[in-house]
Amino acid sequence: MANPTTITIRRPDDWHLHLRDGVMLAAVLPFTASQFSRAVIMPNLVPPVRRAAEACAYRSRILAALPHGLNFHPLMTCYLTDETDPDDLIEGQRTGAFFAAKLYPANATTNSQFGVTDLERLNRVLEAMEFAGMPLLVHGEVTDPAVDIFDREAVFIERVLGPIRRRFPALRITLEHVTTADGVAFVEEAGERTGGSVTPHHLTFSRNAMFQGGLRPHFYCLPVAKRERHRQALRAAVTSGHPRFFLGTDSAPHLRSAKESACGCAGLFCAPTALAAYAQVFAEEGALDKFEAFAAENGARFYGLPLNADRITLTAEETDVPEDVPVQGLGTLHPFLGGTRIGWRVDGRPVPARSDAKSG
Ligand SMILES: NC(=O)N[C@@H](CC(=O)O)C(=O)O
Ligand SMILES: [Zn+2]
Ligand SMILES: [Zn+2]
Repeated sequence: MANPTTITIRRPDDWHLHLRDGVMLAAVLPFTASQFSRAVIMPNLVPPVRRAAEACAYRSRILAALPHGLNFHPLMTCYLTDETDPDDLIEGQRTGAFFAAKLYPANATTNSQFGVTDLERLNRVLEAMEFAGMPLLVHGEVTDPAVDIFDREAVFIERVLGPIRRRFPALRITLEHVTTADGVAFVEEAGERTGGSVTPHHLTFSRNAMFQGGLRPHFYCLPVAKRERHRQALRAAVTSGHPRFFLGTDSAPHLRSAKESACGCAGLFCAPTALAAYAQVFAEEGALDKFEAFAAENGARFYGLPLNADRITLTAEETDVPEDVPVQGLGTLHPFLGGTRIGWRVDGRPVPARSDAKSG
């Protein structure tokens, strides 16, 4: 049967998103808020979001930057460090300041220098989270310089995540931005309390894209894209209908100037095109019937949250993606697939101008 040209699904949620702060937040938020209902907001600001009060203040800044009339719900996270106080953390979850806690191994990725240096020191925190039913979100890479960068996810699973999984069997754990067949197998085999989010970019290109005719910083993110067989494993996992894989864009904006540099930042700004790119993957795999579950149901069910009631429509139609998105006074962002045509158009909610919102 031919793929339908229009699909209408429940409004999706983004289970892994970087919004940053200040003018960058204002520039990127409308792209997510016009398409998604909820998003899990990453805490890797500088300085990071570590205390419940900081999460509440950051959430207020997000809501203040939200174009008037867009109904969008940020779910805040706590950046775990060697010093995280289990009582503040659990109290933050109880009061709704925190949705989940995020584990960055120290120096594994952008702004992870405050991350956890010794997992043994986290035992009390993980024990408290397990007891309270607070999810643990994981950037799954070892930082051991002796480990090849393309093996860091697989080695993390073996050395760190597997042991955490066994030690805290009731803890809800999400392996975020899964990039390998090893990650897919781990999520599949680790049981009901283990989920995995997958980005649009890791489904769309392999590591070759970073070196296509020259060095291409706009394809560089962490965990770094892997070889083609891993991309195929990710595509098979998300289009299989497996209930514990769900959408997490990992949209991670960095200014063009910071990416096009002798030491370019890791992260792709994919919020504008993520949903269209995911739809493209499901269409290519002949699995559009599995798209709604991946985008709008599996994550909510995994975290025990209600499903969104309203809907969004996507149409199979060639759509130009702009090269640049301006960030006032700072420069521009190059969105994922910017300057190309994508096969899907998303009818997001209209974004009113902020000035209109204020005067009206
Ligand atoms: N994915 C990335 O390459 N970068 C993210 C951090 C992260 O999610 O690891 C960022 O904050 O820029
Ligand atoms: Zn990460
Ligand atoms: Zn991220």
